Amino acid sequence: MAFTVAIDGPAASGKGTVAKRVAAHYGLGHLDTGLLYRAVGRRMLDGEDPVAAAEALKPEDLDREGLRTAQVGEAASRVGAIGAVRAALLDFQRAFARRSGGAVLDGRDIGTVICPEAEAKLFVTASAEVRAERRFRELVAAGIDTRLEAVLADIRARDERDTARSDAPLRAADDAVTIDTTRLDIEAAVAAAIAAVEAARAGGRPPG
Ligand SMILES: Nc1ncnc2c1ncn2[C@@H]1O[C@H](COP(=O)(O)OP(=O)(O)O)[C@@H](O)[C@H]1O
Ligand SMILES: Nc1ccn([C@@H]2O[C@H](COP(=O)(O)OP(=O)(O)O)[C@@H](O)[C@H]2O)c(=O)n1
Repeated sequence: MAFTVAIDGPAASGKGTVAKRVAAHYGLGHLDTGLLYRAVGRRMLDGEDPVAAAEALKPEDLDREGLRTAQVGEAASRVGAIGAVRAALLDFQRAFARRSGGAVLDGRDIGTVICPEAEAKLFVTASAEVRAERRFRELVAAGIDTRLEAVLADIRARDERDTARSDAPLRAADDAVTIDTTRLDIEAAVAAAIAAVEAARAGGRPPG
């Protein structure tokens, strides 16, 4: 049966890892919506107007190298606060969510704005310190020279901008299940996510 799983949460909480594993478990497609904002942020850093860049965004832009850096993450957070950018990215995300067979999307506003009708909604979070350590290790493993304090400051700045913006702020949907991964390893977080999806499907409305 086709169903949509909406996964939101702050930076480096593990939502992408959980989303990928949930999608693989159910054989669903997965869209990391942060990549859309990162691709637009990248174009803004190249001097393009962010609204025009969002309107012209093509799927292959998501494969561009260098989208995972802190600089591009910061730019993504800035363009994500522009309502016209969010509006331009809406149709692509909704079309993906409606794919036959179902889909898993992760981001900041999936359960609240993009897919308010999703059958299952998760809010994946963790303390800022633990998130910074995870992101720091990830960046170092990717060969990026950085400091833990800088990564923590970046995460705090993005959390603040993402929760304070007026358009589609980061927050858990009222009907989302929160999974705090501060003390969960990846396997435990994925198991909690699948259990929450199973519970949502079992308690969901009958089709039709
Ligand atoms: N529960 C966890 N415990 C330890 N490390 C994790 C956990 N979840 C994710 N990670 C690691 O933390 C980093 C950020 O995870 P990611 O899924 O990309 O976060 P997000 O999509 O929320 O930014 C990755 O290197 C990932 O392997
Ligand atoms: N659905 C989404 C996804 C990302 N974003 C923005 O894009 C930035 C980068 O998102 P991301 O998910 O790639 O970031 P990480 O959580 O991987 O660090 C976020 O800080 C948000 O400002 C958004 O506004 N809405």
